[in-house]
Amino acid sequence: MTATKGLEGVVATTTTISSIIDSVLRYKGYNVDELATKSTFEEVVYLLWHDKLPNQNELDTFKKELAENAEVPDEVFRQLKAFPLNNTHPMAVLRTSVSTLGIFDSEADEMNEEANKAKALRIQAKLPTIVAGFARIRDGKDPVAPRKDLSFPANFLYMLNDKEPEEIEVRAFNKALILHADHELNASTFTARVCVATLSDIYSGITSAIGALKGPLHGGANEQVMKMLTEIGTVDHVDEYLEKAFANKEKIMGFGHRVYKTGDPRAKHLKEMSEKLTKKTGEPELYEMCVKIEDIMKKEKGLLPNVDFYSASVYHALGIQHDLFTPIFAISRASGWLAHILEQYSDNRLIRPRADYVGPEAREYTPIENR
Ligand SMILES: CC(=O)SCCNC(=O)CCNC(=O)[C@H](O)C(C)(C)COP(=O)(O)OP(=O)(O)OC[C@H]1O[C@@H](n2cnc3c(N)ncnc32)[C@H](O)[C@@H]1OP(=O)(O)O
Ligand SMILES: O=C([O-])CC(=O)C(=O)O
Repeated sequence: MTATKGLEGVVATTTTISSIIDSVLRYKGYNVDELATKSTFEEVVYLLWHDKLPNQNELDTFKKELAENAEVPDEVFRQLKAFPLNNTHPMAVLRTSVSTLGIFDSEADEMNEEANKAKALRIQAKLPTIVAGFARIRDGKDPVAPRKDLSFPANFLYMLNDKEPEEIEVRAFNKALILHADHELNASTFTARVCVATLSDIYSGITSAIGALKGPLHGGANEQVMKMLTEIGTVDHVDEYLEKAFANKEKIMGFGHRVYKTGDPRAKHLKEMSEKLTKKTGEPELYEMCVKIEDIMKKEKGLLPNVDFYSASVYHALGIQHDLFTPIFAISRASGWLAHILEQYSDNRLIRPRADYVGPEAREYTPIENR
């Protein structure tokens, strides 16, 4: 038995949800480029969970169900008010709050398809309410209740700011959510599948996935990109920053990918949005810095931006606090996690690989008095 470090190239399951073939990302067969430009996030979630795009009636019903399930039990906000508010990362809050949601769902351990689909909808609907509510509570404000007349992306921005977002903001946020929704067997999705393959409940699966997404090598990279851009500050400082980082063998966040070696197809959409939105908010230099970093990374390291690189400046330009970037990723990717969890339950087998043992040879036990 020999191990493949990081399971690179290992095919661990079959899936019908998304594919990456020749650097083209497809959800259920639809090219993500087309979905990002023509679709809404709710349509994409419906697609991931139902195998087909909804017709108008189906979409209206689905949006209504999401809106009707967006409120969270009071206990969730009561619990998070007790956290050290200035010192707790919102991803830790989200991870804990999803676990709490499971405690207050009397069907959490009901293991049939209908119950699991209903729980998937409840989880997807509630995540934005938790993230926006926490962001407000830690700023000393009251959470804003979700509205039933707003779309899923608009409702999140509304709950965050207590103000109806502009159309251009909703369109950008909708596109960003679509682009992050699913990505084959990425680390957090694999985590979710491993968890529920023990026949553990759906809340445990999502809680585990949030934990995996939080790391800076995965979803946590978008917040780190913004930290880097803030530290660099101006276009003039890019060369100096990168030279130092290269000399220290530091990784540049938002670059490289385990699967894409010729470019991440989502990055071009986010780049275009970054240019437009930073111009609108009067921070075009942020975009110029990104372009310069991209050029140098390509020339010096042969590395290209992944989904996390330009999403950072997009979310910043939407006025979103930087530590909410990864929770927003989680809100979107939950749609993929939930699709994968339902797929795993539908044809389950325990996921239990082997390890190549490289520790000490077999040895005799020494009683404690002789050690
Ligand atoms: C949504 C997502 O999860 S997208 C990924 C988000 N993560 C990031 O942006 C973090 C930065 N990027 C990385 O750490 C990596 O590129 C990963 C984690 C995305 C992919 O990792 P792997 O496939 O395991 O590649 P690995 O880390 O082994 O890198 C291969 C080589 O490229 C280098 N490399 C990879 N990414 C970077 C980077 N961002 N900056 C500098 N060098 C890099 C590595 O140092 C390594 O060099 P070496 O062979 O000289 O040691
Ligand atoms: O697929 C991966 O390895 C990382 C990921 O989640 C993405 O790129 O969206």
